[in-house]
Amino acid sequence: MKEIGLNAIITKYNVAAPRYTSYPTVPFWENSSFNSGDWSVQVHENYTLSKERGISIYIHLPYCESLCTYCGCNTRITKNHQVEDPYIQSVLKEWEMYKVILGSEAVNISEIHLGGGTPTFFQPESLALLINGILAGNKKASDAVFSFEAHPANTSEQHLRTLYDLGFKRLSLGIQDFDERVQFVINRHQPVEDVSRVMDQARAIGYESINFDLIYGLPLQSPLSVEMTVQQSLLMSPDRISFYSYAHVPWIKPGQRRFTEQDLPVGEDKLNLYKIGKRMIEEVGYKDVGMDHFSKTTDKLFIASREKKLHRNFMGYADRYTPLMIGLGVSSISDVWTAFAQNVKTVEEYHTFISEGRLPVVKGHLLNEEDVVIRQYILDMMCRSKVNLIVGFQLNTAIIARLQALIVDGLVEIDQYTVTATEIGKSFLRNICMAFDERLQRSKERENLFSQAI
Ligand SMILES: C=Cc1c2[nH]c(c1C)Cc1[nH]c(c(CCC(=O)O)c1C)Cc1[nH]c(c(C)c1CCC(=O)O)Cc1[nH]c(c(C)c1C=C)C2
Ligand SMILES: C[C@H]1O[C@@H](n2cnc3c(N)ncnc32)[C@H](O)[C@@H]1O
Ligand code: MET
Ligand code: SF4
Repeated sequence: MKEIGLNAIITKYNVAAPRYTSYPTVPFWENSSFNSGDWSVQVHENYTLSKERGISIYIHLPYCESLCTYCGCNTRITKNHQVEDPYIQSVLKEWEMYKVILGSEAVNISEIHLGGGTPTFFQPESLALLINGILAGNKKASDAVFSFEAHPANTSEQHLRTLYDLGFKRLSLGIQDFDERVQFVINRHQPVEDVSRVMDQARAIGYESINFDLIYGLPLQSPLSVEMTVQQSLLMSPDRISFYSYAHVPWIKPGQRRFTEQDLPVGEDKLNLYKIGKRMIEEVGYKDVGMDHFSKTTDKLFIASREKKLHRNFMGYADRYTPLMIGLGVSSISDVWTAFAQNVKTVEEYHTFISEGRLPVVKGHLLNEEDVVIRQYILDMMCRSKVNLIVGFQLNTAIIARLQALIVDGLVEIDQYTVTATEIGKSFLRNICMAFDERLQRSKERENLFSQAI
């Protein structure tokens, strides 16, 4: 940090940068050399090698009753609940196709995560049908973790009970912001009382880990409004807090054009909102476990972080590594470590593929040897702020040159065996990972793919 001051660092590094939920990141996958036949082989082979460790299942449930204008997720907005049953039938058929690929034995299921969209858009009975269908004929691992995302506005006590009885012990509530003016521009009307009701019910039922999603950088947010949101959240004492940087990508999400860009806090102002929230969250005892994520010391996410077992996948940080992740439903991503695949993005295409008995994967990437090493490095940097260099794998000179520039700016330290983020560097993990990201660096196309790093 001798060369330039912190403000200059912020300006310099506030460039478009991936969130590194995968490597290679989705825009740099080689889709042209991918097909669903190769994918099936990859799934089968990797499953054969790791089946005793169990598989993770991610199920994308895209429906929401109304659109929050900031939303970056794959959604379908409707108030028509007739869509529930056909969607669940298609997901179960997709799972049957995977079961054929995995083999005839019962599958050991170690994780199920319901994401969205809004899983609680679905009636409790529909969710029970879905989960019972997934589990039928398979084994639930003794230490299985089932979790779901819930919208406080439509999460009933019946949802919480039904899912708990099906084995769900964790949930994540979309909070985002409690300020009325902000809620108005993001089209999300959500009184604190709604959230506190869901919290009380979930605790009474016995949920072990409850996460709050908050966002900084939303339109009209101010230091005061963020302080208020964080304060009200802390009063409800969630076990984890995800404090996300708002990703502004209106070219992908036209809903984000519905508010005035001038109302967005950017650069130093945005970082200041983060600092305010972080300070308040840490003051009451939560620990920073990785980019955007805070955890009570009693929560398994913190324990995984302390034991250096943190993992990162498409949903963010996780407290365990599962070698095989099967994503079901629209836009879901599957990951078998040496290959990724993503499903079609619209509900219509999805139903068409499924009704024709075809796996709905249309994009994907088979990792080469270099990809696998860089993937491990980026994962280590994102999860442990430190990379253990693999002996015998020569970092190419371009990566070294980019790391040198980060040393000069005080973001990393390097020795023969390790690359370590400095305290300041920990706020710029996305930028540090970009130094390793050969596929991004080799490409000319970079703007209009990712949101800004800050
Ligand atoms: C709730 C579920 C999910 C969220 N994101 C994903 C899921 C399943 C999956 C996902 N997220 C991103 C990608 C692109 C690949 C990558 O960069 O590794 C995928 C497949 C990154 C991403 N996430 C958001 C945006 C706008 C982008 C692309 C651009 C960028 O990297 O900035 C928005 C967003 N979605 C989710 C979160 C938590 C989030 C922002 C914090 C949820
Ligand atoms: C799953 C979680 O993803 C977060 N989320 C959704 N869209 C965005 C975005 N554009 N930027 C940052 N976070 C977002 C919300 O906090 C939601 O609860
Ligand atoms: N849709 C829910 C909410 O907004 C869950 C998080 S966003 C995928 O509250
Ligand atoms: S934030 Fe949640 S409820 Fe809002 S549109 Fe996105 S997925 Fe739907």
